[in-house]
Amino acid sequence: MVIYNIISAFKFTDCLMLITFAFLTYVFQFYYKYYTRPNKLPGPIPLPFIGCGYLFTGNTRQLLELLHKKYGDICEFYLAGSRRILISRPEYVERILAPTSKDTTFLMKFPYSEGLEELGIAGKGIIVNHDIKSWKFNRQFFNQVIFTPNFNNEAVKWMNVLTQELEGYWKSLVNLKLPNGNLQNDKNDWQFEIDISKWARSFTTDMIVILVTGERSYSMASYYNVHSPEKITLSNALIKDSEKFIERFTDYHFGFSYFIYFSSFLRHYMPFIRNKVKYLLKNRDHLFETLDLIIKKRRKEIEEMPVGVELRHDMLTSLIVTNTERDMNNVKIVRDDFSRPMTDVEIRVYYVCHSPHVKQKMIDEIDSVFTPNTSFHLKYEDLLTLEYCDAIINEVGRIMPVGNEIRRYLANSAEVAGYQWEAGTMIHIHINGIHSHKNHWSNPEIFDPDRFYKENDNSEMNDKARHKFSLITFGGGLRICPGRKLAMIELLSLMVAIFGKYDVELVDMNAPLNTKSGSLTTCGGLPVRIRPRKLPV
Ligand code: HEM
Repeated sequence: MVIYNIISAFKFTDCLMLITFAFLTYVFQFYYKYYTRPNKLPGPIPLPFIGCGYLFTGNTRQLLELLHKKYGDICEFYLAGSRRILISRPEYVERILAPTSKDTTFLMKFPYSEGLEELGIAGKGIIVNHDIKSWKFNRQFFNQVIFTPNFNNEAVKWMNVLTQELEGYWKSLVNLKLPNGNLQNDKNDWQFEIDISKWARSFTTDMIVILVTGERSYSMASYYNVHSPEKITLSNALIKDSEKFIERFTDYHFGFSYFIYFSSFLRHYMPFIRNKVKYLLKNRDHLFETLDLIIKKRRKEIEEMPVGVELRHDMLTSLIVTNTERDMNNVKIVRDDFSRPMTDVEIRVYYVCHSPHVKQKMIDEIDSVFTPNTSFHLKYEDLLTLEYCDAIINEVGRIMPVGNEIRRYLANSAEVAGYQWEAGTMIHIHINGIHSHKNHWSNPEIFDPDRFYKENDNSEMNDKARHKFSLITFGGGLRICPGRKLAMIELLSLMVAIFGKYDVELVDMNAPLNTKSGSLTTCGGLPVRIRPRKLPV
């Protein structure tokens, strides 16, 4: 009754005052905390509720570059309610990225979050797993599978199959465009414009799907169908619509920031965000359904296989065989971490096409290993001899890294960059800042693969001379990317398949590289003109 009397005595102006008072208290508390924080670092002043979100235009690479340029090698910013330390200098990450299995201080990437719980991946898989015990277990299985010679051979085998398939689609599309419709008559005299980034994306998707699940997806075929009036029909009971399947993975991957950056309240009640989150959860269910079906089917196949028959070498088969019934959840590493792998062949094409001498040196090396004018067969040992191509891959990874940052969430208090930080501090290692640091790279803005070329005697930047953490394309420490070897196989194979057989030039040499940058930086499209290489007879 008393409460009712108080409430009914409230006027509109009283409510307004109360809200204003609550708001001012919040703002006062917010800035009190901000101005009394330990280890004050330079950085933009945060605003209540949005932190430094006013600087974020949707491009992570740009935001991190801006902060580094304006506030230096170690600075701070506020996003999603947390203080974040941004580090852009190799010396400062030595402790963080040093591999050590005893100290778990720098092993976590993300804290537990109810958002990831809702997404169904908290404490699961590898990439965002906050539970170190479960991460270790999963990562060990992943390493066991991916670092075997069988897995490499399987990767190269599929690279051969898929590069041939890719060429088949290109030739078929050219054939459709030729006036006489017969490629045979114009064997070496055609040219063709394609968006290399779309083909490369479809290619790597088909490659990863087959290596991880042992099932064929037909992303390249679907993309071919978009351009060809004559459609290819493919019957695959599990992955019926490859384009959709890939779209689901992309949405699952990019959508996961909604579950880290927005609170439960915003996710469920804020217009716009609410609908997106609803879609993302539905999308996840569809995706997991397909993947669970694949897992179930493969288990059945293995159980029914006669003793003595050699098993396939895909990741899923290996995980099923090494796991007992009790550990079946670990097989779902495949399900939870599937969306991460992404190579960036098209970015390499862009840089190589802008550098004629690099292009020629690369082609000369490819020709010295794979006889030109033949339908050569890729072999793992041959790929390993391509040192200049390897240098190009490293240099593109330096100048335009796929990942923008490497995160670490301190499990214990620790000293980093000369400051003592409390447990729970969020560290962001700025990959591009480190890769372009003037103390470590001469003319960092210039694309120069010779930095990494072993035969280049003048290079002060070769593997031995440079700082151990001045190149962190694949991260470092115990959480270093386990897919790096596979990524190299893929990138080298594609460079050989494309530049070994075709003359490739950019349609618009003046256009800047079109990139999108979320948690990863990817190419938004790269039109190129290809024609068969004319080789001296
Ligand atoms: C050019 C290609 C690639 C690049 C640049 C790249 C880069 C990275 C980076 C920077 C990290 C974070 C490392 C850290 O926190 O220290 C990472 C983690 C990871 N990558 Fe890759 N990656 C690539 C390809 C792949 C491929 C092909 C696979 C799978 C076969 C893969 C699987 C993973 C996994 C599972 C993790 C999480 C590791 C963990 O948290 O323990 N990546 N990658």
